[in-house]
Amino acid sequence: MLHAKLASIYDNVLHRNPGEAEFHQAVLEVLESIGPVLGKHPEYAESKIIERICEPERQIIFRVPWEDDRGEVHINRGFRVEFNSALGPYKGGLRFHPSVYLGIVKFLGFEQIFKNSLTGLPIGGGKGGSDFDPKGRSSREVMRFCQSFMTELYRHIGEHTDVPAGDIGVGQREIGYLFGQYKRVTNRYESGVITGKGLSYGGAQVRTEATGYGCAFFVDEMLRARGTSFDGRRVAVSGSGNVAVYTAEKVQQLGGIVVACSDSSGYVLDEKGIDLDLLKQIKQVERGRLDVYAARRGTEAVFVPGRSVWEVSCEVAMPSATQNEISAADAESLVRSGCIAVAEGANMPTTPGAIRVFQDAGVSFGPGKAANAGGVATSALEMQQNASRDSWTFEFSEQRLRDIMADIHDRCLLTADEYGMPGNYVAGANIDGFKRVADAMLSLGLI
Ligand SMILES: NC(=O)C1=CN([C@@H]2O[C@H](COP(=O)(O)OP(=O)(O)OC[C@H]3O[C@@H](n4cnc5c(N)ncnc54)[C@H](O)[C@@H]3O)[C@@H](O)[C@H]2O)C=CC1
Ligand SMILES: O=C(O)CCC(=O)C(=O)O
Repeated sequence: MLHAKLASIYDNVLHRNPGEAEFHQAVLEVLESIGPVLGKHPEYAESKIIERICEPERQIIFRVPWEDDRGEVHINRGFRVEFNSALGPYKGGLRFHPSVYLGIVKFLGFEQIFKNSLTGLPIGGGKGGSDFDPKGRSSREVMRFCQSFMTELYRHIGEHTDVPAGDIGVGQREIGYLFGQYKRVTNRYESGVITGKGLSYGGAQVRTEATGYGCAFFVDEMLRARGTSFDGRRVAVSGSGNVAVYTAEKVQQLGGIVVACSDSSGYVLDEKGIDLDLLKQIKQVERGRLDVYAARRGTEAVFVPGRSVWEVSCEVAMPSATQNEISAADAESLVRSGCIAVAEGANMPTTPGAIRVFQDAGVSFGPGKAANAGGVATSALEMQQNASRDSWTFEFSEQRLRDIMADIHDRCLLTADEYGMPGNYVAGANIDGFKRVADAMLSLGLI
């Protein structure tokens, strides 16, 4: 039930942003948490902080023309939503996927404001991308697309303005092409303009692994808070991209057994634990599908086409693919199978109904803006290293990540306690993330 003032703000968001279902969902989740904050802080309502936070500072939409290997011309649409810069330059990834439209970019940019705030680092919130589908495209086609995309985007970004990174469909290969084109059109070697770079040209140790490792560290803390650990526990991960692979790697290092992962064609069940070298070879080197994993692994693994990985019984579920991938029915089945912890490696993978099922069943539920904040936090560390022309070791960077994740975990719990909702990580993350941004906005005047 929304506080009356928040209900009217939400109605206005629906009215002003028609047809953007994912953005509406992300806004509602935050508004549902922050009611108690308004009672303690009337100054936020007086200055219309919430109305301002729900309105992006700037939205850029542009044409991206490019030519495929056969000489055919294609036109895609590019987006960058610069949502909030109260805490620092806009910061957030670029997503290349055919489902991308303004509502997806706005939901991701909105989430990013609070996530980035939770890291405690000086980064505002933004997100971008395109409806370009990289699947089946050659590297030369991807390069031409990235060059065309950056030929427009470059005028809107900068190390003190807006700093993109990767997301679905944008990994180190794409970041290289994007940075190369930025450097070419601006004639500036401005390393801090984009993060997720390769180590040979200004990238940071652990950025590739950071979102997945960070999510595993977050679950480690959630399990510790329940008086238990990963040791010997069955874990299911969705996806098999950047976040999923490094989630699985760190979970296995922490003693869990990752028995399943997926892609958009189905899932693999491997009771002995996913063979990460084989998975990386197929997904990162060959860019192939998961059925190849089962075929090469032999009798140890089965590939289940066209089904959801959430039918696999597990004690820990780590959704790491895409938004709204866990339905309420999936959540009920996970709870029946003995699931005690869920952490969102992906952004908003759990539907509102599924979150209620988990919370009602006493499952520890870590929302994405807390659990997957390790990626953007390590991007902010990459910016620090670029600014000081320094590079840190893997061990030091991983320890920084671990400390940041433990701190986010503890602040979520402390804030949830303070506002009378013990154990509610969703409320803790939303309130803590919101308050830091709101306080900065109050200090900066009416901007
Ligand atoms: N890369 C990063 O640093 C961060 C990523 N995230 C989020 O993590 C999620 C995954 O991103 P990445 O691993 O970077 O992308 P990726 O492109 O490396 O991997 C995406 C994976 O999700 C799967 N997938 C995509 N759509 C799907 C669908 N409709 N059904 C089933 N599987 C599907 C793909 O097959 C692939 O395995 C996204 O929600 C992203 O926003 C969150 C924080 C940081
Ligand atoms: O590293 C970054 O700047 C962005 C990561 C991201 O897109 C996310 O946290 O969803």
